[in-house]
Amino acid sequence: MSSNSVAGLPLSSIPIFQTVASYREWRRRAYDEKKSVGFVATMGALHDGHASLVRRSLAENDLTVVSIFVNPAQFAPHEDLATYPRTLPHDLDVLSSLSHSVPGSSITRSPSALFLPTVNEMYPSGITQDKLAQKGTFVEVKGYGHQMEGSRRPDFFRGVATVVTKLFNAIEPSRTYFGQKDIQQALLLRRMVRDLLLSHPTLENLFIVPTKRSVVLSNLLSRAHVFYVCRDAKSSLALSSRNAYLTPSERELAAPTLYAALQAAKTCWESGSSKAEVIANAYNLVERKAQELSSLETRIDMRLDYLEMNDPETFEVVPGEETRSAWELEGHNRPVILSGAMWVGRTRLIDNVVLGDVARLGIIA
Ligand SMILES: Nc1ncnc2c1ncn2[C@@H]1O[C@H](COP(=O)(O)OP(=O)(O)OP(=O)(O)O)[C@@H](O)[C@H]1O
Ligand SMILES: CC(C)(CO)[C@@H](O)C(=O)[O-]
Ligand code: BAL
Repeated sequence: MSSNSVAGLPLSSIPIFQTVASYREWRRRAYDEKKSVGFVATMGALHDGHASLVRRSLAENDLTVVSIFVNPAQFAPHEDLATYPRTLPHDLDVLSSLSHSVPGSSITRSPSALFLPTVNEMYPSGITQDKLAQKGTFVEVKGYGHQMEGSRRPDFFRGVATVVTKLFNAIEPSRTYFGQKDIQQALLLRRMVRDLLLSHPTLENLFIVPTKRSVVLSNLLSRAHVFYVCRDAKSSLALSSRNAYLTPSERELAAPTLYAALQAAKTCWESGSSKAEVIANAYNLVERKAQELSSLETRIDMRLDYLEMNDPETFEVVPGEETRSAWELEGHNRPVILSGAMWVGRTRLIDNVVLGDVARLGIIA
């Protein structure tokens, strides 16, 4: 493929489209050639989690489009829009390193196009982070945006639903891939696709891909903590663009605590504890670790933002007295989601585990 030389952008072997109009010409040819188009929406600063979505798309579609757009509408005025990592040359390297050999053929697929719109292109009516001053069209999935992440980021899902609707309208994907790390986002977008009767993608063509993690080898928990929270807890950190904000010691000593707390909570739930006990134990684990870290010479500040158990269908909080066996006896034919967010210094990390059969949420490795 010839190199792309768009003014002001790094040279790239992958075609880059900055306008919807130029992308649509490319999309029209894909329609003419009856080629399926897989789509992965990102905010850039690509890592192996993003790569896992792209690999899945390469395996399942003739063509794969990735978007990079840091969406102002999903950041609150006090959040990190200005400092969000923007690493286009690195992102192009990551994308050009990805390929998929189609079994039984000589075809090798690699990402086909990068959609890299400007803010004006995505928000023709303009966009400000001050919600009261915003003008134009916004998409809200009412009743599903105020729990879990929405309890801490009240306008976040309005911003996500709005930009993803625009991206779906522009890209017209045959299939699309979102990460389980942002589980509420993926489930909410499924609901949006259904409610808005979208055809690109259809509901069954929005896929949720398991979270990629890096294993951290530090000895996270002392024995006493492990006993308190029911069992050993594996330490591992979900890959995330925002991990770039962490210092090496925050990354090694503090950040894996969130997943360890989720894993410990999972064990409590599976061994019959009530939801209230499960959550209290998880908070306790984080609190003890936080005390340990705050007494280090190079003090690390760490605290849970929230950790909660929710119904994946209604998103409502699971009642405190609920247990796993009661949940099943009540005839819920679905798992529960245990999700949380944790501050490590100035960095906010999120993660989740599904308690029960993940396949029932359509999450397949
Ligand atoms: N570790 C991961 N494994 C699999 N998918 C992931 C992972 N991290 C992010 N994704 C998915 O990649 C897509 C783009 O996410 P995004 O660009 O916001 O990256 P991010 O790492 O989640 O960034 P942030 O640090 O801002 O949360 C989303 O569908 C998201 O769920
Ligand atoms: C889906 C998304 C690209 C919308 O900006 C973003 O929320 C993300 O990267 O998860
Ligand atoms: N992956 C979530 C993007 C955000 O936090 O804005």
